[in-house]
Amino acid sequence: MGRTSKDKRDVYYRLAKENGWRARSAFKLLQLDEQFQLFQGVTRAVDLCAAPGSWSQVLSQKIGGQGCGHVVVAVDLQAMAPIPGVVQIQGDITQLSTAKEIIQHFEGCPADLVVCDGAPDVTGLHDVDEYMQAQLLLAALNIATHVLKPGGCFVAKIFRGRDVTLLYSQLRVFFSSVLCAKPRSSRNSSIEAFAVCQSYDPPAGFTPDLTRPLLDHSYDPDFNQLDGPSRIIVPFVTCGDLSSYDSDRSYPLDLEDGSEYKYTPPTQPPISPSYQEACRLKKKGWLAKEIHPQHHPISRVDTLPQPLATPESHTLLAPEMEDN
Ligand SMILES: C[S@@+](CC[C@H](N)C(=O)[O-])C[C@H]1O[C@@H](n2cnc3c(N)ncnc32)[C@H](O)[C@@H]1O
Repeated sequence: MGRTSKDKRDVYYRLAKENGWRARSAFKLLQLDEQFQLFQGVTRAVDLCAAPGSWSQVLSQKIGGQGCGHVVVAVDLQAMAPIPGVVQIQGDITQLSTAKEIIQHFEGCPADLVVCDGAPDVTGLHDVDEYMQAQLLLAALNIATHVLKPGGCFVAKIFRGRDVTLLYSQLRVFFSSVLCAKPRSSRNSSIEAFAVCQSYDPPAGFTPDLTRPLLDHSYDPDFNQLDGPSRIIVPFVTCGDLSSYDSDRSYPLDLEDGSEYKYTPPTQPPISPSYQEACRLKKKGWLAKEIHPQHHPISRVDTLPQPLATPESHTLLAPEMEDN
């Protein structure tokens, strides 16, 4: 029995079950931490859009949410089963009352880290979904500006859609470093990534105000065409490949006859192969058909160049990648 890309029970699903995480998303935060050392020196954190709670579990374990002076505040629209050492608030992060309740916990003693894995209910209309996601991120950012200490860190799910540049530029107003990261446990098929914003450093004279939306650029459909300082291009990083929980990539599959088969997914091809690298990948079976030296160097295996428009041109195909 093969494994289809629709099968949600991938290696991270199984590992999450084995390790007692409430959701496979736990690995996204763990892999982001591995790359960016998010938890270093952190004792006070906010987990926005936290249900069912795997990120809160990670925070509680990694930063000792139960220790003296250590605080983890988790917020979601939905109720969550309790987690030791985690204060829970049930509410909508876009609502003033919820934001105020969160802020109360950090008055006089700000947070080191704010994370937000929030996702609105997807409508299937991409523009609407991206807009809703952006609004959630901005609500989270607004709360972060009230609770974060200078130098603090903000990590939020972001949809890499058409107007993502607008969000990056807004985040750069408040943070010295903004990167876009895609943990390996985030499905390849998903548009999601995570904005990792480090060194909170609001503009001089900035006063946080919950009643004002933070996005003060006018909504210009040509925003992505902007030049100069208005156009922010943030580095894109993948993470999680070297993690120990990642190294044994095999997992059991149930066969129709009731027996079990240990399946090891093929490793992903490296990024940025040149023509020679493409030849090597071809030998390994990663490229399905012939390759041609006249092709431009390949920048990413999953965004291969178009074939040449000549009769002898060859098509480069990436094999179906593992959806994990
Ligand atoms: C992908 S889940 C988060 C998973 C979580 N990080 C974990 O590891 O268990 C997204 C969550 O966002 C929450 N959410 C969406 N919009 C929200 C809002 N406006 N306020 C609070 N939570 C929201 C949903 O209720 C949902 O539980």
